[in-house]
Amino acid sequence: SVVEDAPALTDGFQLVIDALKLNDINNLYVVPGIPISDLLRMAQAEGMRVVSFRHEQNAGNAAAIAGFMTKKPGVCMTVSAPGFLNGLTALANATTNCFPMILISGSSEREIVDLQQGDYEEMDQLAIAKPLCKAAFRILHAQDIGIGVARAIRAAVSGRPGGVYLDLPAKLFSQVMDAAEGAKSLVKVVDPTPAQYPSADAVNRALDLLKGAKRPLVIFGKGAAYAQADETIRSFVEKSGIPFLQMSMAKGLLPDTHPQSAGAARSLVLQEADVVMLVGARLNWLLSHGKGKTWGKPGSKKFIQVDIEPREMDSNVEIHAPLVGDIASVMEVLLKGIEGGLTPPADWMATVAAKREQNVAKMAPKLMSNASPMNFHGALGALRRVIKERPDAMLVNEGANTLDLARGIIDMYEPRKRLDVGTWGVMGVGMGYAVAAAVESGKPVLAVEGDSAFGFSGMEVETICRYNLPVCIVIFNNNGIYRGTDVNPTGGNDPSPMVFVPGSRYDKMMEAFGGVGVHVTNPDELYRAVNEAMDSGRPTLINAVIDPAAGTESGNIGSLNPTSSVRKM
Ligand SMILES: Cc1ncc(Cn2c(C)c(CCOP(=O)(O)OP(=O)(O)O)sc2=O)c(N)n1
Ligand SMILES: [Mg+2]
Repeated sequence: SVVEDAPALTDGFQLVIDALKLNDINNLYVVPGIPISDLLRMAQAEGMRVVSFRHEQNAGNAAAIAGFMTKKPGVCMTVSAPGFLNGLTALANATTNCFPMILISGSSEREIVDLQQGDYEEMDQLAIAKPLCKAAFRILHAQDIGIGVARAIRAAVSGRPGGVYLDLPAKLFSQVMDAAEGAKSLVKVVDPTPAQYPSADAVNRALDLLKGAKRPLVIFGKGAAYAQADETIRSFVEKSGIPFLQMSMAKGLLPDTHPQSAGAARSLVLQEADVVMLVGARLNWLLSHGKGKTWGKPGSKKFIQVDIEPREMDSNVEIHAPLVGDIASVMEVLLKGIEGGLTPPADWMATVAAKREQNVAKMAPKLMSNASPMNFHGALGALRRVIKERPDAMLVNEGANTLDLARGIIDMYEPRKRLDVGTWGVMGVGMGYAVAAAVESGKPVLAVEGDSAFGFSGMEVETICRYNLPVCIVIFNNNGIYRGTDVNPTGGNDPSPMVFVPGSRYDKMMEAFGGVGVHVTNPDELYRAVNEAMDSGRPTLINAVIDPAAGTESGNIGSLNPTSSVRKM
């Protein structure tokens, strides 16, 4: 009959799904709506995991951290204009943090947008996205979907990873084409992240510096964690005997309790080291730009820097031995280069170890505090024990005091387990990261949240319940931003802009959606409640009451706050 002879057809909807699946992308982090609702239904019908959020920023953050965890681009899908704009913060944050992610947004028709004739959700999204991400593309024809998706994937993961925007006008989805032609138009991306070895000269330059060093130090950034070259990195550290620092999201690359860890002796090693090797760590504000009092006498350091991005070299200070290449390849060559001969002076190792032990001992009693309401140290001492006993759990962390103190107190034991605010120090990543951590790892997730930080993405507790994810949220409820003691200087009715409703019960929010809510006022209760949550795998929110006076303004970075010289606040 006529139907049997007609050539099989495909369409834009199907080609987008086929192109993603062909490239082993199976999870989508989304907020549905015009023009992508049917696309999402079809994707789910084709076996893709479609995780639907309450706000696009959280879907985007989930996609970004999925990229960091898997080295495949995390994919976020949104509707046009407002949905696209809500995804942009996550896209920009992914680019800043070098996480591979693709924001795919439906958009309005070119012919109407370009004449500014007032289309539904009219916006020139591609132009707006371009400055905020690593690459941006728009696809107008169904036969270009294969190459367009391939370009977005390669751009997201190749070289220094980052965020990519892919603009799909609504009419593209319903475009029909011959199915055989459509299949031929699809592209499976070949080798988007080839090994990039450094030159022999660069390796020798670096090895000479390391061999001549009296007080060497290695600093691992989250780029080193992202590389998934864990064994090579561990062998290099242990064969070289060099003390190491791990930036926040690199913690656990080697256990924080490793005998060569200098985490608890950070100030000493930054001051005293004479050769510093940066591996996937940028000399940005988090490392005081490599200069100033943090780094001891000016000019007292020689820097080696390992980075896939050549332009990172000399960004802040002179790099004496740049090593341009992918971290796995560079560390493989350096490991070979130190065979049979690189042991830093024993007195340097002893100095670092002594300082570390001294600081650990000084901190220990604070972590035993049983005060109620709790202070940060007592509460974090309980969570430190949980992670020590459950090293494979994922840890999400945001806030100010809640972030800064947790970073130093909760030791990590495995790579890519600590997911936090990263380079920007952005609030609001918590719930998106927690959802993706659970979806991508299948492991229990402990999200340690300041009460303000939680507020940016808190509606996703419904998402966590809807998918019944093993997420345990601990809210450090100190009734405010940094603490809960600020008052309105006028004595007027409005409270200070820095405080929240006193005695609030966030645990009731989780109960509202069928999750488990717990209210705790001391570290033992907190320890028990978290263990119960992790054993049950049930979505749980623990409202941990923290003394409102316990915090400090802006946690550890108060010095960044401008203050008035004419008016004391
Ligand atoms: C998107 C966004 N908005 C605002 C801020 C400013 N900010 C804000 C609002 C923080 C919240 C601190 O309060 P918290 O309750 O989360 O933590 P602590 O009370 O434990 O300090 S930390 C911080 O830098 C930010 N970093 N990111
Ligand atoms: Mg707070």
